[in-house]
Amino acid sequence: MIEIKNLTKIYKLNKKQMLESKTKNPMKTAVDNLTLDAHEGEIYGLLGPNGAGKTTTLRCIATLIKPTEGEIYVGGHEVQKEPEAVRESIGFLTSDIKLDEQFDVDYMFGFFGRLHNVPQDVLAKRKEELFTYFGIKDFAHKQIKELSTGMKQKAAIAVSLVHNPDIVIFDEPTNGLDIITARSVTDYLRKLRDDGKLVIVSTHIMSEAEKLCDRIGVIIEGNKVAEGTLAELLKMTGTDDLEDAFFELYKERKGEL
Ligand SMILES: Nc1ncnc2c1ncn2[C@@H]1O[C@H](COP(=O)(O)OP(=O)(O)OP(=O)(O)O)[C@@H](O)[C@H]1O
Repeated sequence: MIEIKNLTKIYKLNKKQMLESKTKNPMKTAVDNLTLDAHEGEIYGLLGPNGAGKTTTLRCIATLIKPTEGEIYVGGHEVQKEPEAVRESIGFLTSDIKLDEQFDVDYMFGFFGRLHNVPQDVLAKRKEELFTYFGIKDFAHKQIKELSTGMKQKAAIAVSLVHNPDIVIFDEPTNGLDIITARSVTDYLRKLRDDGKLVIVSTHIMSEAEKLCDRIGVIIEGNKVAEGTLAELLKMTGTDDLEDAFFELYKERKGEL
């Protein structure tokens, strides 16, 4: 359902970025020849430390930025050749989605529904389902700016999934959320998986990857250094939990910590 073939993304740094990164090289390779497949009915996790290239990979899949090299197929559509078809089949979520502060959730949901050409009767059903699941009805008519972080995140999820996409891409799904909101989000991702959708998430939180993901790709410095189910990763590293497995892979790649 998602097929990434030899994805490389190189950013050209401006002077300020070069100064900040303490480098004289203006070319920054964020993703380096990455290949992976993810399928319907699974939650695939990109696990890696800060700066590993997770967000860059997800943004390339979502057609938000262009790969430097390589090909990405989403439901058979190549991201650079058929970006509209790709955008129609995905919902892209991050923890910092900004909905327009002056509108209310109800209006935003309808607005994005119309943008995706969702018929009125289908839209009404989607609204009922998503607003009920995330407890949005209580604050559906409040302006976004009046909402708490958790409420905003729930609203953003509902709005981003208005068109019932087959593929849900979520960058750091529980970032900034309290434990209760985080659980309702991860439970919803499991439900989507159980409904046969592909969910692809990025995280640096070991426990989240361990509990949530059916398969995990470990990304370090833009490279996929290992991939498998939790059991497979533990077996290949001879460890008992994902944190230890991650450090084994990290040491293998970078030498001692
Ligand atoms: N727009 C950009 N311009 C220049 N460099 C960038 C840009 N976006 C990301 N980078 C760099 O590319 C590398 C990978 O960043 P990316 O955000 O993809 O990593 P990540 O694994 O998602 O990290 P995090 O968990 O911190 O979000 C980092 O070194 C980052 O500084």
